[in-house]
This record gives sequence, C-alpha cells and structure tokens, in this order.
Amino acid sequence: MKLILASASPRRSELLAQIGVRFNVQAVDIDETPLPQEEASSYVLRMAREKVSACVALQQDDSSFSVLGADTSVIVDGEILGKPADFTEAKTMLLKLSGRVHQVMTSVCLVTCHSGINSGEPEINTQLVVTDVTFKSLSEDQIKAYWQSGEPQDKAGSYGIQGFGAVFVERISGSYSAVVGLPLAEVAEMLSLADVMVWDRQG
Ligand SMILES: Cc1cn([C@H]2C[C@H](O)[C@@H](COP(=O)(O)OP(=O)(O)OP(=O)(O)O)O2)c(=O)[nH]c1=O
Repeated sequence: MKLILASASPRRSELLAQIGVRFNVQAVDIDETPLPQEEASSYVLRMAREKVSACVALQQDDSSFSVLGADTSVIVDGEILGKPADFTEAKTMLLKLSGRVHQVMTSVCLVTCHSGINSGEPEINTQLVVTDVTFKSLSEDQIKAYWQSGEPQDKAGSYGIQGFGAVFVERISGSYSAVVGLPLAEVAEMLSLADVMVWDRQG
C-alpha cells in the first residue's frame, strides 16, 4: 500500500524511515488553535485527524493509498503547550516545565482509501500515546542559552528531547519516539494492519 506522510516535521520523516517504511511526504497547513475549553487529549486527536483529512482531500490518484498524520503537544496542569512564537513564550513554557513532571501527548491517525468498485468507506485508525517526562530545575541563563541554540523554536513545549534538551530530562515513563513525534511501536502495528510494509513484516 502506498503511504503518504502528512507532515512537515523532519523528525517524523526520520522516525518513519528508521523502521524501514517507504513513503512520500505531503505536508499540510491547518489551523492549530485549540477550541474554547477543549480537553488536551481531544485537541491532540483532532489535530492528527485534521492533518490527515486535509492531505486525503489533496489526493487525485486512482490507486489505493494510506495517509499518516500525527500531533505532539506538551501538557502541564491541563494547559496545552504548542510551539513557541518567540523567546518570551518559550521562556514561560520552560519555566512551567522546570523541576517537575509533564505529559507529552502524541496522536497518530492513519486513513486508508481503497480504489475500485469495492472501495467502500475509508478505514480510519487513531491512537493517543501519553508519556510522562520529568525535568530538572532550569535557570534563566540556561533557558536563554537554549533559545539561542535555535532548538526550541519549532518544537512543542519549546524543547527537543533528542537534542540539547536531553540535558533537562531526568526521567521519562512511556514512549521516547512518541516524545520526538511518532510512537513507533504503535505506528508499526497500524501500518501492518493497513498492509504498509514495515521492516519486521517483510518477506
Ligand atoms: C516535546 C518534543 C517535540 N518535538 C517536536 C515534534 C513535532 O515536530 C513538534 C510538535 O509540533 P506538531 O504540530 O506536532 O508537528 P509539526 O508542526 O512539527 O509538523 P506537522 O504538523 O507538519 O506534522 O515538536 C520534538 O522534536 N522533540 C520533543 O522532545
């Protein structure tokens, strides 16, 4: 089955390639503003679904295909932290995370559209993976230096566990790959069910 990754995130492409999946990338741009009073888990699931729907709508191919999309948000005290707009926002986020546990929620949505006379309705599979991350206490100087490294700018919660941000992380409980952007164990299962080849199912 042909796979399209509906994502502009270089991390998501790298993670998917890591498990031997072949795919094309077609990023979409959607409004990522949470609805008033929207629960974090509902928001994260809605984002993944909307990224996939927008990408499915762009397809003009007659053959069957699957589209994979995901969303990662950092949650602290029920508040959804997305990507920071500027240094002030990043500093506010990182001070909220300093010295405590927060959740990283990553949702994944896979939609498979079949072609031909027996095509039927698209198959939709959605999952949410929640990981607890414990940060050590951060100083304002550290936060400033971290911002200047350029790493926080395009990342939910203003940090990257896979980069310099690793020095802030004392402990994680859950899925490391989900924190980086794609929960690989869950994604591999979803892809196999949709007949997309993953390295451990070949041959
Ligand atoms: C917490 C954390 C997030 N991130 C990244 C993963 C996501 O790319 C980003 C969260 O923003 P998302 O909106 O989930 O993704 P994106 O805008 O980068 O890409 P797209 O919507 O096109 O798929 O933060 C890390 O790389 N490392 C981390 O430790």
